[in-house]
Amino acid sequence: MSRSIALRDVSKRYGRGSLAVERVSLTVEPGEFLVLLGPSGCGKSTVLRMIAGLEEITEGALYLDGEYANHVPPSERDIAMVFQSFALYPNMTGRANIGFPLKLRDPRGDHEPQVEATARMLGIEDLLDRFPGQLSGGERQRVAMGRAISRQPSVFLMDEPLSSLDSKLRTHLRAEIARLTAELGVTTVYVTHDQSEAMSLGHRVAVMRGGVLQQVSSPRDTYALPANVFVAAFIGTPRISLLQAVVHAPLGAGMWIDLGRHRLALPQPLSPDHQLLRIQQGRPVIVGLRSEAVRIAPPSQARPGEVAMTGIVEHVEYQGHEALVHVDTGSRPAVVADLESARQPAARPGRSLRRQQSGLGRLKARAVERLSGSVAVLDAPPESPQGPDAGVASERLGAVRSDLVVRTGPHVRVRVGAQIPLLVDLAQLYVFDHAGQRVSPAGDGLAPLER
Ligand SMILES: Nc1ncnc2c1ncn2[C@@H]1O[C@H](COP(=O)(O)OP(=O)(O)OP(=O)(O)O)[C@@H](O)[C@H]1O
Repeated sequence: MSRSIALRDVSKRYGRGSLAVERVSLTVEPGEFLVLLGPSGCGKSTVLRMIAGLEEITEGALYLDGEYANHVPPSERDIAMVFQSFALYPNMTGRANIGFPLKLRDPRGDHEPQVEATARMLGIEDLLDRFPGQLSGGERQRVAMGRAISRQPSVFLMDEPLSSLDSKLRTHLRAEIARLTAELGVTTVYVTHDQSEAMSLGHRVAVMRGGVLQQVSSPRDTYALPANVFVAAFIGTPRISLLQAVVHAPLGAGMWIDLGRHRLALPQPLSPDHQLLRIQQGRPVIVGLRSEAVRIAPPSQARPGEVAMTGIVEHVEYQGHEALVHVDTGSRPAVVADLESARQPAARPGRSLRRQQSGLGRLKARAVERLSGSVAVLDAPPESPQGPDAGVASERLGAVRSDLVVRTGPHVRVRVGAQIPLLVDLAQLYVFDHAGQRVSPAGDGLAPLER
């Protein structure tokens, strides 16, 4: 049996601190695999712990199978949790560890068949008589999973269960988790800060930032139709290039997007998505270009809908099957707060960026944050920063000068420092308003995908 989980305007405040989770509303259908994704500190684990009953809900309501459950004790929720640290009893064999929850429930029963069946499902029959100290990390995590599923809970909550494993094992166990949960049909909520894990596992992905839910959608829609710049930048490798721009749409003179050094003239007649940009006329916007939206080719090879620009090659990343060319097109990158903490788990969200900004920049950021509600878009630090924050900012600028990443085949040869011709596919252009919300594409153009 699997069950539905519903959160209605759920908030959590620890002590007198600020809200760790703010008015989250979310429904997980029976048998669904939902991934909570976001940078470190965004409140994912807190949401999970509130569902488990390990953390009190400050405001709002939790429903399990439609029943109000805020005050149901954890032991009566029929929920199993798997954590990042494999909490196995060190003095018990794998067999005893897996059988432990069964024994708790029914001390006199014969649980051997259930333990064996669980072990078979996980392919760990040969590990049953070993102690945790005699197991590798991946094997320990499998046994921990066995312990969670042996008593056949109706809900699985997994908190970064694979994050301490090496990447090969992670990919392998990821596939096993997908197979296992599908087989068991158990409602699963899975927490991770790894977007590729989220995209490959989830039926739906719920992206969080600073305690606030940003978007809940299928992995495909999360990538193709991000609700705002934060989601756009958090999902996808390499990260989407975000550039500050201005839309120009003078009467009777077409429409173009001014990127500073380059102009992207939008093809006439305007597509329905590009028509949406008219309202942004004269306003600062953010243009998003994923690495597959741009190719290295001269203007003479432009296909309909492609416009030419140029850039200086800053850096080339060879990945074996492809290469990522980092280019400086002379545009101004837009910086999105809170993203970096995904890569520096110890940092408080947004802190590193805020530290990089001084005086006017900080005031501007705050103003934008107020305007934007949940999404703040900040200017990149100035070219020659002054004052106490200068070191941090210039270090960062030194590290990343490119404003665009282009995906190419592995055999394309480009020289660092060379100027290269680029073609931008305007059908793959994202435009976000000054507050970071997506304006174009509108979002109803995705062809259905058979699953
Ligand atoms: N017991 C606690 N007391 C006070 N503050 C807490 C407590 N637990 C979490 N927090 C704070 O609540 C916020 C959300 O934390 P939470 O652990 O839910 O985030 P997370 O997204 O799961 O992060 P991570 O991926 O690093 O585990 C953070 O700012 C954190 O410092």
